[in-house]
Formats: sequence, C-alpha cells, structure tokens
Amino acid sequence: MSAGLIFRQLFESKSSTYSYLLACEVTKQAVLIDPVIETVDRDAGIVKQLGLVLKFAINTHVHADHVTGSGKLKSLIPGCQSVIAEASQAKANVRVKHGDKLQLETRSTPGHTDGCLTYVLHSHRMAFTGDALLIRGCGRTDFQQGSPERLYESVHSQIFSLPDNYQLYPAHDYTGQTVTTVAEEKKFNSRLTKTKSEFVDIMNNLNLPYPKQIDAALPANMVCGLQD
Ligand SMILES: N[C@@H](CCC(=O)N[C@@H](CSS)C(=O)NCC(=O)O)C(=O)O
Ligand SMILES: [Fe+2]
Repeated sequence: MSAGLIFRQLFESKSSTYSYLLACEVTKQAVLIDPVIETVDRDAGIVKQLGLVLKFAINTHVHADHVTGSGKLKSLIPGCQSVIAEASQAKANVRVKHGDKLQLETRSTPGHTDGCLTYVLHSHRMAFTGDALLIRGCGRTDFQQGSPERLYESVHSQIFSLPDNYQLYPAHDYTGQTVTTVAEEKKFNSRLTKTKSEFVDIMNNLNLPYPKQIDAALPANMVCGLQD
C-alpha cells in the first residue's frame, strides 16, 4: 500500500466508532479497520462503488461497545477475511501478533484489552490506534483484562515513539474530533502526559458506566462478529 492511497474515515453514530477504509489506487486491494455491524451495508457499498477488492476486515481489539462488522462483511464480500490479535483469544480467519506485516505494521498495545493492536502505515505516516489512544484521552482499563500500567507502557513505547508528524486515528471519538498527531498527543493528552502513577490514579477513578451493548458485543466479537 505504498502507491497512492484511497482513504476513507467512516463513522457509526450509535457507538461513536470510526472505521477506516484503506486501499491501493493501483491494485485496488483494500482493508477495512474496525467495521461496525450497523454500517456494514454502507461500507460494502463504498467498496463496490470504488471498485475495490476487500481482502481483510481488521479488528483492533475485541470491542465491548458494539458488534464488529467483520462477520457480516465476510458473507457480503466473498474472499474477505477477518483479522484480530492472537492475544485476544478470539476466533478469526487470520490472527496476528506484534511485528506481523499484513499490509500494515502490527504493534501490540495492550492495556485497554490484552489483544489491542495498533496498525501503522509507514508509507503514509498514519497509525490506527483502536482504543489504546483516543484523541486527548485513552481507552478505559476497568474490564477485559484492562491494566493502566500496561496501557501507559504501550502508548509510550509503541505510539509516542513514532515520529512526531505521524497522524493518529482512534477507534472512537465522543467530542467530534477526527484525527490527531503524535506531537499533539505528547503535548496535550490529558492523561498520558502525566507520570505513570498519576495516570494509574486517573484511570482507577474514571467511574464510567459500562457500555450499553457490552453483553451482546463481547460474545459476538469473540468470534469476530455475527456470521449470518
Ligand atoms: N457510552 C458508551 C461507551 C463509552 C466507553 O466506555 N468507551 C470506551 C471505548 S469503547 S470499549 C472507552 O474506553 N472510553 C474511555 C473514555 O475515557 O471515555 C456506550 O455505552 O457505548
Ligand atoms: Fe474497546
């Protein structure tokens, strides 16, 4: 995916989730990061209109707040394969780990969940951080093997170590923002600019309500989405 890039940031409003369509202008080969079941028909329509060949429906982690669209995409687009981290223990056609290169570099960024991955497209200075890093924030650490210590280490070692001008695209935003950069987050992130012990304290006192769809989402996402 080093030639011209086709790039679409797509939004699902019920869970405030971003999905990302990336494709090579020349080969038309495409991947869709973090599809959501509610918006799969829209996304499959865009893939068709643009004449793309969707190879992979890639999950950054086992989402707790929505059902992934990867299962439904596989039935709509023959040949499309689901992808998730080996460490997530979820089922998928392809299970990836730190260092793998599935058109994008895979970086292990646990802490929100054990199996959180950040996908880096070096040729276009972009990284897709899932819930490890949100714009000016980060994923919660109070369920799904969450650990504030691990999340802090992950973001500092795997995301803040990228060049300052890399653009960062999260899996969610609840304030209407769409993109940030490594430099901005190193300067302005209200949680991750703190010391590790201050960060742990913040994360242990968020007191957020559980996501509304968690009971349906977790079992479905352990098998990469509803299959029919
Ligand atoms: N209200 C939403 C869920 C909001 C939420 O918990 N978001 C997660 C990411 S989805 S697992 C999170 O980590 N938030 C961090 C934060 O600081 O908000 C719903 O009911 O779906
Ligand atoms: Fe999440």
